[in-house]
Amino acid sequence: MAPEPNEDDGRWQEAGDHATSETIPTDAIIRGTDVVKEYETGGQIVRALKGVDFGIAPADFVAVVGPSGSGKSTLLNLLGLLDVATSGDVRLRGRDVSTFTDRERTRKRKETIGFVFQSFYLIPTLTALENVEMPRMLDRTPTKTRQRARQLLERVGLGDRLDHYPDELSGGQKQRVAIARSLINDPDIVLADEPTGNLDRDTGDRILELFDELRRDENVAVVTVTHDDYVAEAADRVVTLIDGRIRETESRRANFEEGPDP
Ligand SMILES: Nc1ncnc2c1ncn2[C@@H]1O[C@H](COP(=O)(O)OP(=O)(O)OP(=O)(O)O)[C@@H](O)[C@H]1O
Repeated sequence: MAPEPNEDDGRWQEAGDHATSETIPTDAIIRGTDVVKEYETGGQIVRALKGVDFGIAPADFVAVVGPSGSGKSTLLNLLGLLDVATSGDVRLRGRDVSTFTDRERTRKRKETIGFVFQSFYLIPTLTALENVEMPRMLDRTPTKTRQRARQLLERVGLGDRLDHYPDELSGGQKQRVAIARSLINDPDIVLADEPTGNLDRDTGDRILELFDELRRDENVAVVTVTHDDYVAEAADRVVTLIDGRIRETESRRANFEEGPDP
C-alpha cells in the first residue's frame, strides 16, 4: 500500500509532482535549489540534472531511486562535494559551496560526509581496525583515532573482529567495517551507494537496521542510492529521479519522533 505523506510533520509538505523548496527541511545540512548539472563529452552536452531542489536534515534517512541514467549518482556526487553544479544554488550549512576552493571543499567533505559503497572498498592488506583508521591516518592523534576506530567497530557489532583482514570477513561484516570507517570523522551525512547491492536480503536488512540505529543514536543523516524496493521502504523519504528531475518526495514513515517545527 502506498504510504501517506506525513502531514503532521511541519518539516515536510505533501508529496507532489515535483519537489519544490517547500519540501526541503528548514534545518537542512546541505540544500540545493534549482540545481542543474551538465556533462560535456565529445562535444555533446548531457544534462544529467535539470533543475532539482533537495535538502538533507540531521538524522534524515533518504532513499534516492530512479531508472538507470536518471541522475542518481550525479546527485550523490553533488551532495558528497565530489563535484560542483553547473548552475543553481548548493549550500552547506548556509554557505554557497561554489565559493569553496578545492582545498576547502576537500576539508568540508572530510568533516561532513562519510561514504559507503556497494563494493565496500576495504584495503585487503589492512585489518578491520586499520581500515577504519585509514581516513585519519595522516592526523597527528593516532591513539585517539585507534580508540575511536575500536569504539566504532564495537558499535557495528565487530568488537571481536578488530584484527581480521577483509578476506576473513563475510560480506555483511565487510560492509559493517565500511560503515564504521565512514563514521571515523563524525560526519553529519553518510552517503551510501547501493549499500546492500552485494548482500543477501537478510544481511542487507541488518545493514539497514544498523543505518537506522546510527541515525537515531548518532544523529547522522543517511542518503542511499538504491535499486532495491525494500531499502527504499526503510527510508523516511523516497526521492524519485526521472530523467534528471525529481518527481516525488514521499514520507514513508508515519511518525517522526520530533514534533512539528514552529
Ligand atoms: N562523467 C560523465 N560524463 C558524461 N556524461 C555523464 C557522466 N556521468 C554521468 N553522465 C550522464 O548523465 C546522466 C545521469 O547519469 P547518472 O550516473 O547520474 O545516472 P544514475 O541514475 O546514477 O544511473 P545508474 O542507475 O545507471 O547508475 C546519464 O545520461 C549519464 O550518461
